[in-house]
Amino acid sequence: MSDIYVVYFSSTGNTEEMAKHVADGIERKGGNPILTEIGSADPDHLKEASAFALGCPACGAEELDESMESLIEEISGSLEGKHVGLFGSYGWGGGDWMREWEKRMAERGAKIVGGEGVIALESPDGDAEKQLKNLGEALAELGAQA
Ligand SMILES: Cc1cc2nc3c(=O)[nH]c(=O)nc-3n(C[C@H](O)[C@H](O)[C@H](O)COP(=O)(O)O)c2cc1C
Repeated sequence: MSDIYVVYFSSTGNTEEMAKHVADGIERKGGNPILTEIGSADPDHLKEASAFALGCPACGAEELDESMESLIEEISGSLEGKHVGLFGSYGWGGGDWMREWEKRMAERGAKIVGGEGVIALESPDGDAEKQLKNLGEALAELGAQA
């Protein structure tokens, strides 16, 4: 059973809820989700993994939280060829922070699972929940192939 890390930052719980749906999807395909709040994440685990997910809401002005920025900086040299799922909640923008995040990860060689990050307006609705579970399933399958 492959361990799949789901590392997230969430200040009011919406992205955390999203992370739990990703974890459900991983379990559905027989993977072992390791749901980790970013403060407890070990970058070395991500450097060694072939597939993992990162979650962060839109913060600042269409920005990632500093904690996610630091984590990305730490692992940026090891993203080539990795399957990375991205997700996060937002409040009023059109998802610009996610489009920028996808671009930056792809520039470092990461393959964005599903082609783009999953976003949810505040708390994830049924549609977002489905997309997040699908993301988890895809990660479990990709992680098992490694
Ligand atoms: C300080 C701050 C800055 C924010 N900046 C943005 C933003 O630039 N664009 C946006 O769409 N939402 C923004 N939001 C809204 C959050 O992304 C939204 O409430 C989200 O659901 C929070 O997710 P969380 O519960 O996982 O922390 C901001 C919220 C706060 C508190």
